[in-house]
Amino acid sequence: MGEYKRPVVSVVGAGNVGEHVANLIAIKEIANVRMFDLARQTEDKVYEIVKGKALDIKQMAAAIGCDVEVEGYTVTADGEGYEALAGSDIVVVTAGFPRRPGMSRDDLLSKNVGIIRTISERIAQFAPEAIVIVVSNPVDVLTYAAFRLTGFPANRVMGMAGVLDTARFKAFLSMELKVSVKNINAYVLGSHGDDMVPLLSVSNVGGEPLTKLIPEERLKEIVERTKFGGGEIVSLMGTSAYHAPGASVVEMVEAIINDKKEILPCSVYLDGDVAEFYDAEDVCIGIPVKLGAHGVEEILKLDFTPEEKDLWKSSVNSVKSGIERIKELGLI
Ligand SMILES: NC(=O)c1ccc[n+]([C@@H]2O[C@H](COP(=O)([O-])OP(=O)(O)OC[C@H]3O[C@@H](n4cnc5c(N)ncnc54)[C@H](O)[C@@H]3O)[C@@H](O)[C@H]2O)c1
Ligand SMILES: O=C(O)C[C@H](O)C(=O)O
Repeated sequence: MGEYKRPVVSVVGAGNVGEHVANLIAIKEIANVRMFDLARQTEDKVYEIVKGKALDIKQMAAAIGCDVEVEGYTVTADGEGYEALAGSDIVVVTAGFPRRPGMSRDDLLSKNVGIIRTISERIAQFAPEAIVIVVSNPVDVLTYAAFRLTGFPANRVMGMAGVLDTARFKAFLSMELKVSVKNINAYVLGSHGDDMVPLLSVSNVGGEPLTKLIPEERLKEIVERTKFGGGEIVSLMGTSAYHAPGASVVEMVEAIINDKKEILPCSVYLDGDVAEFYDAEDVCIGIPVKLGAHGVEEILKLDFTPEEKDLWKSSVNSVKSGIERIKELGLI
């Protein structure tokens, strides 16, 4: 019997989001999965939870007839145990603290940037050819940190947020209009925070502009609910969302592994003429990109309305101030 030659997706941080990513990849048979997380120490025992979760997902896959390998690896906070990243096609980073009610995503920055730093170093060491998808918050700033700390080219480092924010917008629009989400074309761009930019000028349902279908005041309410979609769930659950975030990551993973050339909004480093076009130098921020086997294969250049331009500018500035904070702290 030989080895299976399947793509490999590693998931670092097998908490709520990470385990949903692993689970969906297994159910869809997209790739073999390797999961990495810390051990949990109680008074009298050390639990290697990640190994248990990996076994459970492997057995779930067997129950529904899916062929996939799923392995769990216990790592330490100072970066031991990452050798099995070797050979990964994609590394998804979901390690770090989620917010609790009353917190903003930016409140997580100082705690999570140290975690991203260690993981980025290990990715560069053991999986130098991998494509990295950052999920941990604040995602745009941490994607920038991973981009700088891995030293990978910009096409191989991206953050997940726009797919999730757009899914939330589509969900609320379909609830409002009683129409299939498949008929809704919409984008939510910019930073993954209060300054995100729902792009109403190009959003439509079956070709009809949203602005014609929904009265202005009501559309504003839906946009506001989308912007605070993450916070709505945090206040209901006491921790942040994971089903929709997990599925949004897997949409990106699938586009890359299957070389789909799919256009999805992702947080990416804007360089050269694209940075100039969007007036956004030296940041990672959400913009529609073409995802394929090489990662980010193209960044679209969209024309914004003057109103969208203002929103975009605030979005860029809020990511920039996060980047300044970690630079001042000497963390990147
Ligand atoms: N970008 C997005 O749209 C989006 C969506 C949802 C969640 N998030 C973010 O993703 C992160 C994870 O969220 P969650 O709900 O899965 O949290 P969680 O607490 O359930 O899981 C986080 C996991 O990371 C692990 N971890 C912590 N430090 C680590 C380290 N040094 N090395 C390896 N593993 C480590 C923890 O043990 C835990 O299992 C949070 O920062 C959250 O804000 C982002
Ligand atoms: O809201 C959060 O803190 C998690 C995530 O960014 C989300 O939007 O669900």
